[in-house]
Amino acid sequence: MVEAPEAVPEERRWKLADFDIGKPLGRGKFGNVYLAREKRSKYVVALKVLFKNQLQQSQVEHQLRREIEIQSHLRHPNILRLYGYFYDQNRVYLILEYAAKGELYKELQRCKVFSEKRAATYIASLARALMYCHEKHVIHRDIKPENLLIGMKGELKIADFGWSVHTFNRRRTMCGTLDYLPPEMVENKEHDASVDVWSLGVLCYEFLFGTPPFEAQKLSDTYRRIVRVDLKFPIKPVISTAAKDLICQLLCKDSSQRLPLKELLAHPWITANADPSGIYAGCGGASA
Ligand SMILES: Nc1ncnc2c1ncn2[C@@H]1O[C@H](COP(=O)(O)OP(=O)(O)OP(=O)(O)O)[C@@H](O)[C@H]1O
Repeated sequence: MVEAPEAVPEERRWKLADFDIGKPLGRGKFGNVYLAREKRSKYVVALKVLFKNQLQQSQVEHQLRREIEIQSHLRHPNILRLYGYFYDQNRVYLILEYAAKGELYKELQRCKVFSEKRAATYIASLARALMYCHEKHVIHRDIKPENLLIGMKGELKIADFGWSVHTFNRRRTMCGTLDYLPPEMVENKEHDASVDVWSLGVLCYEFLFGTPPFEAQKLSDTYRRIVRVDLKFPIKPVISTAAKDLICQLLCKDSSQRLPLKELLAHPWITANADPSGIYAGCGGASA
């Protein structure tokens, strides 16, 4: 359906008039996202509208270019497709896959915690998507609930590649929200694809206990807790030993000791709990 603009001849480049615009889906830092339908194919997409002056003011144009370059080349059921982009004088438009069930962040807020089955299904989907990214030498570096969307069938979709890098570009700059960053990134050291493995550990903990493991009132305390890997498991909710074992194997200070994603998929907690379809069907219902 929607082809990447650079693959399309000039006269067929996308423009706003190619789309019927529907309801707003949400508001972002640099603009709004709308439900939209490509007129010819009737294909439903999410159209993200970004204001150029806001992008310039925040000096994030290069970051957006990188996001477009990386995301448009990735094809995986658990990675939100970026079909293409176009722009006019004041705005940049991203043509995105529509994630019908919205933000994972909101689901987690609604449910407080996820069941072990649901958490394991999501973690396995993310591990598969990240394995795919890492094979293509892409590190996401910003895996957190706010950057995850849920598709029509309840499948998880990684969105927002704004902080991702090609490994040959890797830099030591610190980025992202502190809570999900590994020790080597908060300490501004060299890092590699294993930073994404760490954030899966943080996410798994948050899915099961409702808060990220190193959360603290003050930023400096979160920093200290991450660097020391000050990991504590609350007594409630009661979580299986296997889940805690997996979290401990992901949240290792020494990045070379973190469980490889392939081995994560074979971990007893994952094999016992994750739905092989990668779909958590209960989404939207009363239970977690
Ligand atoms: N592809 C999509 N399908 C469905 N809803 C979406 C989609 N993309 C965004 N949304 C909704 O629109 C909201 C705003 O998205 P957007 O990515 O602009 O915000 P953001 O999280 O602040 O990102 P950024 O940090 O890039 O500004 C999201 O929180 C989500 O509810």
